[in-house]
Amino acid sequence: MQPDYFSTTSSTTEFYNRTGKPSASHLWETAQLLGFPAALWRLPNKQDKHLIVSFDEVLPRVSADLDELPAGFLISPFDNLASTAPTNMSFGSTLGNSISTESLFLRADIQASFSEPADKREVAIKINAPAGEFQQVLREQMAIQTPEKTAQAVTPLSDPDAQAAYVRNVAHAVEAMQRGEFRKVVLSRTKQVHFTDAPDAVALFDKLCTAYPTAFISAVSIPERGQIWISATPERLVSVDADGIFRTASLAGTQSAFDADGTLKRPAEAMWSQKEIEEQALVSRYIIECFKKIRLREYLEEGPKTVIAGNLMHLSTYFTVDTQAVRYPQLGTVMLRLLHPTSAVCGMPRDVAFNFIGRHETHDREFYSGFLGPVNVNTDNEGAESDLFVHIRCMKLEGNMATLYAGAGLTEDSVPEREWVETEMKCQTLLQVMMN
Ligand SMILES: C=C(O[C@@H]1C=C(C(=O)O)C=C[C@H]1O)C(=O)O
Repeated sequence: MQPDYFSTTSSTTEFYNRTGKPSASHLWETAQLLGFPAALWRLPNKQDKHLIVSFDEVLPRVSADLDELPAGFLISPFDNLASTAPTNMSFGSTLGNSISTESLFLRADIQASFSEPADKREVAIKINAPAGEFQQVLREQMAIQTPEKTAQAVTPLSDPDAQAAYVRNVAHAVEAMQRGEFRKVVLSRTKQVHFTDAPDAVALFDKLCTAYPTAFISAVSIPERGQIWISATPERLVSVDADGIFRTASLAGTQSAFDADGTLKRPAEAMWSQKEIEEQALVSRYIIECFKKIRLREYLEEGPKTVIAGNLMHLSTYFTVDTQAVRYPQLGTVMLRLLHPTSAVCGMPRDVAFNFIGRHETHDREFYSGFLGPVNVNTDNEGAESDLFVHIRCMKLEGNMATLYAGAGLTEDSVPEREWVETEMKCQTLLQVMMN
């Protein structure tokens, strides 16, 4: 069968005849060996896993335009404004109506889908560019017996000053909010983890898929930066499905999903403080303000509801728009530009919070709290869809080291030590799975 996009240079059958049925690991490892970027993902509440390999060793920087981009995988940094922005600003530039051109795009030169369960796995592959070299290396990879991996030690590195520095930053933010400078800001921190050997990204991805069925799970390899980003995010930013249904959600407020005795709480029984209810309402208000800017009134709003996100619970409100009924086919792209960065990862008002983050955080967020996901990808032959998620509960792998990122939404009522504990819990989402 011919893929319905791009020119096809080789069919799936031809590919199999030459290589056999590869696994996700075979394709991923081949991409790694050749220095090709790759993205692996699994959508929330879905079984199938998907992989894209791009033959662009240096990825194109694009504008996140869902109406223009071909099939592929987009990954955008938190600060995604064009680097032509004035250079005398300490942290990017002011946010506004400027068009971002800093998202990295992995074109779907090879696209594979792996249906689950693993013992009855079907593999579907589309090849959209000349893949001779890739197939050659893939064949070699498939002929190699991969040795059993020995269990390896995963050690979080202690940073004795980290807590005090974070608490101090939060206290500054709270003072600024009490002075009325802004209403909400999300301050983040990092945590370093050391592995005895470079970890197996595909094995970790598989473990996360099993542990967190409702999350968007991804692993993205960016060879030009020597990085692999892995995440299990609960937060949808923008989706547009094959029927033109647009979806976004506001997510905020955090508590452990477990009681003190370790039993899983029932979402319906979760108690939320005034501070958390207001914090999440600010994110919903922010989304509604974006709809107002484009004079869109026909949206469906459901929530807030308590949702489970791995070891945590959050409050979430869901927004849906039928873009065909409202005759707004570009809504996904327009909302993406208006929404990012939402007050779930930045703050309110957005520009003031963004600049506060730039002045107070000592690390570069890079792709943490940006967004990522498949764009215009047809995974189940029902038509192309785009699913972009906020890049949280994520880590950056560089050789034997991982950097975990976590942030907490602050308001004038925040207690600095509690916000530190919240970031620790957020780091546990990935750490727990890595250490088991
Ligand atoms: C910023 C993060 O998470 C966001 C902040 C939340 C909060 O402040 O309660 C909750 C969910 C996310 O929207 C993160 O996980 O790093």
